[in-house]
Amino acid sequence: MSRLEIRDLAAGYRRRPVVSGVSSTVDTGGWLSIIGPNGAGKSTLLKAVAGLLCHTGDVLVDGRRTASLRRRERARTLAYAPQIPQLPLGLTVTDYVLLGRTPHLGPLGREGRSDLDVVDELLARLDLSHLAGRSLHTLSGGERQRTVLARALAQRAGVLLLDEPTTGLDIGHAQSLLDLVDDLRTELGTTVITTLHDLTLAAQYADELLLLSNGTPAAHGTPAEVLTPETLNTHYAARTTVLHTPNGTPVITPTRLDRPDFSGNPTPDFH
Ligand SMILES: Nc1ncnc2c1ncn2[C@@H]1O[C@H](COP(=O)(O)OP(=O)(O)OP(=O)(O)O)[C@@H](O)[C@H]1O
Repeated sequence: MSRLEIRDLAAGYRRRPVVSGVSSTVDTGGWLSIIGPNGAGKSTLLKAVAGLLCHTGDVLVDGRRTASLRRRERARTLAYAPQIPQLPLGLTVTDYVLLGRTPHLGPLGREGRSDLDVVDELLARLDLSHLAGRSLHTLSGGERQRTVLARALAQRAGVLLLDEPTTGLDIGHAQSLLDLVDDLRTELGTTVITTLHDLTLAAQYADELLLLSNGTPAAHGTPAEVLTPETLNTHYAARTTVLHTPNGTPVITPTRLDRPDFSGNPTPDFH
């Protein structure tokens, strides 16, 4: 069970408030996606929920304040993958992903067969098996991104916090990753919070969206409730058309301004 509750959370940097007034509950196995324009405070909110940033308000998992958890217990409760990770160069992909198993290791700190099995399975699911022995600094951007996510998933925490997990991934790898996260919530009851810029993907995978605008919640609800052309225009200054798949999921398409139609007009004289 991993029911996540955020109560009146506020956070910022050097006394400059960036995010405030955020309250939300994500049930066990639920998926909340935080959306909003650049600089709205999405990463700041996720870092605060992960306990990596000073904040006011509370974050509770199954009724327990995460701030009161010991480090190891916290790592079993919350796994966080940052948008821009600092990688310890020199490690291989396998060794790096194995670091995600640290909170589960016994007193001698040695990984066992079950830890290696978890890692092998994740490498296979994220199309990384052929890179298992490669040094991190030789990976492409998308390979590195998938490796960082594999480490977070290896933690097998009850709550997964993923900051822009599809950044730099092609459409197929992005889909495999989100499918894998979706499977974890079905199989293990993992509770998921992601930030996502791709609103169509956010609508396809998340149960609920929280739209942040200037650091405060501007809309909160199902994808169909939040993703309207009016809301996107107000908060993103974007021109969009919202289509729907046969099952009613919104598909967001940017709409280009009309261009003058020169067909039939006399050729302009540039001389
Ligand atoms: N370490 C920091 N120190 C000071 N200000 C910061 C720091 N990190 C972020 N900020 C500021 O906080 C605000 C929110 O940033 P944040 O990264 O949370 O936004 P975001 O919604 O995730 O943006 P993006 O979509 O561009 O990734 C921005 O104005 C940003 O400049």
